[in-house]
Amino acid sequence: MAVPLIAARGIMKSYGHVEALRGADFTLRPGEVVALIGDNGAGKSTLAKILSGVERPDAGTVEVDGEPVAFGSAEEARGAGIETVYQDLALCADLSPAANFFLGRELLRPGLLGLLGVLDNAAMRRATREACERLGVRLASQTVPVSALSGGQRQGVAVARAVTWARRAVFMDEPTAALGVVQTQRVLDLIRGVRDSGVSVVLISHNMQDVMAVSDRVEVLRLGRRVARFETARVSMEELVGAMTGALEARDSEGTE
Ligand SMILES: Nc1ncnc2c1ncn2[C@@H]1O[C@H](COP(=O)(O)OP(=O)(O)OP(=O)(O)O)[C@@H](O)[C@H]1O
Repeated sequence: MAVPLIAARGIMKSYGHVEALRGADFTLRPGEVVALIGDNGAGKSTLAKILSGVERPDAGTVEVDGEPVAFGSAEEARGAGIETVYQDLALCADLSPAANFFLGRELLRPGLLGLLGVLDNAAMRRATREACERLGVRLASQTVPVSALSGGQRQGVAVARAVTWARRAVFMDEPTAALGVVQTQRVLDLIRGVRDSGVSVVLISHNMQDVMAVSDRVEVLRLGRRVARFETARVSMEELVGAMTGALEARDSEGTE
């Protein structure tokens, strides 16, 4: 079998007395959409944060392309081509959509005397507008701060930013939570498009319809551990819910690793 893009084993993470992850495993292969599901508090966001460099595990190993990694920051994970859309979006409220989109990657154009160093605001605004419009998100003004946008527009900016920059994998934590029906469909189409371009997607979602519609595989977390893995084409929504709640015996479509 091909070397996984990301393989996490035995991940532990506590916050004070709360054991968020208690030996969690996770696998992501090149070019697939994996839904990471589980009840509230199962540890999904914590695992995504660890795999995208935002948090550090207390114990366990993470490999990318079969090589051990220990991301010290989200920037390091981005350097490895891994982007994230966080549940709390992590946009800078005071900055414009374009400034958020290009944060840390600003486009420059030649300034006076041909020196490089002037922000190319027009190009950044154009690129941001185009990326958002591909998602069906229209921004009336490119100069207002992100705090003035609607929840759906903010989500659109965050999703567009992540998929634009991701080279290997993109983690999406509830990317459709603030979206209406039409925008949700566009995000699901976008996820398929990202996968078809060869970039893997991890979709964290409580919406089982979205999970069934767009994922290739499902990994289920419960109480900080992976308790089941399924191929989406071979599982029912009832089985997924059973695995999340513990009503169903632990099941692993791939056996133990
Ligand atoms: N920064 C933190 N400080 C303290 N406890 C935390 C922190 N982050 C997460 N936790 C706790 O860790 C556990 C797992 O949380 P996590 O957000 O990873 O779960 P989740 O599966 O993403 O849940 P949800 O579906 O509700 O978003 C929860 O009990 C949560 O309260």
